[in-house]
Amino acid sequence: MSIALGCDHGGYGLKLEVIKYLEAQGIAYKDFGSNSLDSCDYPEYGRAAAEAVASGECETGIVICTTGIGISITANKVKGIRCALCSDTVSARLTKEHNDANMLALGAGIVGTNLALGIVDTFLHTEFSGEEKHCRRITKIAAIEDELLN
Ligand SMILES: O=C(CO)[C@H](O)[C@H](O)COP(=O)(O)O
Repeated sequence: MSIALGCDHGGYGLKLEVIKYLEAQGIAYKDFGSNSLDSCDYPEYGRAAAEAVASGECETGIVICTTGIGISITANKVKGIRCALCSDTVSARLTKEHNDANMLALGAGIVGTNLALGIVDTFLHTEFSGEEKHCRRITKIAAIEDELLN
């Protein structure tokens, strides 16, 4: 498993904690920046991480900004991306089981480090249920992308 990481200045500190967690778990990652606390624009980094997931270069992605909102909106603009903004572990589990989310967004100003790492751990260790109804709904999301976005 290889994880695409992306953040802005607001998510940089939490990204370092996520990297520590991934390294402790022996999980590979590719960091698409940003790499400092200097003010920057989250769409650049959210897009880079999302494109790595959409292309298959990385299996999944974790993106972080202050609220998690802007970078999740950005990631979800990339075709094939289902990026879930989670602030609790129940949502992290259910978005894998039901939505087969392929990216997780976190708000560094919303969740503390321990909760954020619990969300990451849950997200990475939960599988899609594969239930027919969930497959059908995900297929409908893809059909909307095909029909409306180009
Ligand atoms: O959460 C975010 C987007 O949803 C950004 O991290 C936030 O807007 C950055 O703001 P500022 O430039 O004032 O630090």
